[in-house]
Amino acid sequence: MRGIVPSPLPAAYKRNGKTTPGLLANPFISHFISPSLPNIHHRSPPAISSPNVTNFHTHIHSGSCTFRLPRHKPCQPIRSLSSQPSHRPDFSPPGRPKPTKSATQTRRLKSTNSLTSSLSQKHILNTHYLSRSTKMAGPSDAIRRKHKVTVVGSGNWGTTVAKLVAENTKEHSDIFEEDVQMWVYEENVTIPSDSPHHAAVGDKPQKLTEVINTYHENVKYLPKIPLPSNVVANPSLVDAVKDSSILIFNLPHEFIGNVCKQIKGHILPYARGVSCIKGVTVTEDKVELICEYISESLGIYCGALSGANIANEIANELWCETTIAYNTPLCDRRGENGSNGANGEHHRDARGQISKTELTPVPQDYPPADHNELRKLFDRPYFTVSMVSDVVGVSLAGALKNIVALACGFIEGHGWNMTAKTAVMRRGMLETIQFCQEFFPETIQEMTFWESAGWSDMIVSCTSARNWRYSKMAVERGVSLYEVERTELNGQKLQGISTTKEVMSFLKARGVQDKYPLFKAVEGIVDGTFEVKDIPVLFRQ
Ligand SMILES: NC(=O)C1=CN([C@@H]2O[C@H](COP(=O)(O)OP(=O)(O)OC[C@H]3O[C@@H](n4cnc5c(N)ncnc54)[C@H](O)[C@@H]3O)[C@@H](O)[C@H]2O)C=CC1
Ligand SMILES: O=C(CO)COP(=O)(O)O
Repeated sequence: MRGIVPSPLPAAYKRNGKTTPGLLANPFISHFISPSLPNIHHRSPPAISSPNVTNFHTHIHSGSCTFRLPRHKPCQPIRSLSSQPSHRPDFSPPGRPKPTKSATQTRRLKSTNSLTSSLSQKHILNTHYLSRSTKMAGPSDAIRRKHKVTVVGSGNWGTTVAKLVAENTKEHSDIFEEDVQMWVYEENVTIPSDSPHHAAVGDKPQKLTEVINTYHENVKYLPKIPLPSNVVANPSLVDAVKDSSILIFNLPHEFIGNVCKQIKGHILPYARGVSCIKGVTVTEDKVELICEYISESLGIYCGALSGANIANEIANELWCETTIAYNTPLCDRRGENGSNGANGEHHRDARGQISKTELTPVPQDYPPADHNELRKLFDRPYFTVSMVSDVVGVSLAGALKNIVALACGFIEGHGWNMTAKTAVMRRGMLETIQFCQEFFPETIQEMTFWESAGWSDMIVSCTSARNWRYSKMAVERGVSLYEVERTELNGQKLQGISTTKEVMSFLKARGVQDKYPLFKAVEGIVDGTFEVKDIPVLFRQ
């Protein structure tokens, strides 16, 4: 992975007091931020209830690109958020799958001819998987083992996910071992003076793992949130992942390379991964999804979890949605008699190619590792999981929105307001879709941008997440993002800075950076070579 060199910025950060030209003339963006947003339910094929978008145009032009979007149909009224059928073909509903219903779904997907032909083809490809998954049996009598779960990482989001997963392993102790290992990058911490645990040890530095295991609280990265006692903090990475069949990767993306090097050869060959990391890796001139990188470097299958998820809100059990993209490997799909469902076929990777990784199937004496089980592991009353199979869309929407969030922070710090921010969000989403179509055309599914991992995450990240908050602060104070990260974030990381650098170095290597004016502007602002006030000019070009 390429290193990221911190750079000074902020000549460009100064406010200039000018007003913004009206960039927001497009009904597309105003729909997304309008009060009709909660009416968008997108688990069945394109479903938007707002009447003014029923006959939504199918082409959007931006610079040199044309984006195709599906013509939407009005949706059915929602019965229950958690009981909605997914439009995703790889979804196995709770309990034994019902072949008749799935066959209907298959026909419906095949006949969705209002979508673009490439989209239809992808759906048809996936209906193949759907008909396969209809053959799956329920839990086999021969299941004797349970999945052991490890969360690799213990920052703000890592600890929150460990909490919700540990609540579920306790609730589903027939499927999962109750204890959840959480790897902690060990450090000495001082318990804050307003903490009820402070009196016991005073200001004496303590090992973070010991504090977590004694007081069941991550006082540094998730203070004031009680953790279930079955979250076990472990300072040894190798020991934490030992014998775990489900690995949840959740740490700032710049550390994933080193983590994979350390655990390679120390994990179960049939372990399965879920990456909650928002970022990409760039090696030479190749851009890789984090879950792709994990899969290839460890020789396992890894999916991706991403959504409009602010860790502190979820830790406080305030409701939200998330999206998990998991394309259950063929070798893990179980036949009627519990047999391996691969039938000699090879798993395809995130780019639709036959996977270079020779996967070892999850043994039959484990519960399956598929959509059903993953939903049981992650879904909570306050955390609604939507299962999909588009690993590319979920991963890249989660990574690239951090660049857009920086832009929104710059804009607001500069003194512009919501109208300018929504213009930037619209541009950012178009560049995100363009990036996916340009570099991952085989598998990207445009409907993914209607999931929590798509527009919802874009909106929340540009209005209340850390990348937005601290880029705004940097402009207001006239200091660099690195300075703000160092002084204000108490060890937490802003993923947008490194993602901008990585994505731009990849685009430049291919000579296509001018097709991504917003991403380019953000890089220029971070480097101090471009001014916030010039963003509208760049867009006009
Ligand atoms: N915090 C949030 O609200 C959300 C974060 N995410 C994503 O989750 C991922 C993880 O983020 P957070 O848990 O918030 O992390 P964080 O921003 O709290 O990062 C700090 C973590 O990095 C660890 N760390 C520091 N140096 C390290 C090293 N050399 N090697 C390994 N680890 C090291 C620290 O121990 C700590 O656990 C990121 O990709 C982020 O974009 C996704 C959704 C929500
Ligand atoms: O991903 C997030 C919201 O969905 C959190 O983003 P930040 O890292 O900017 O806080």
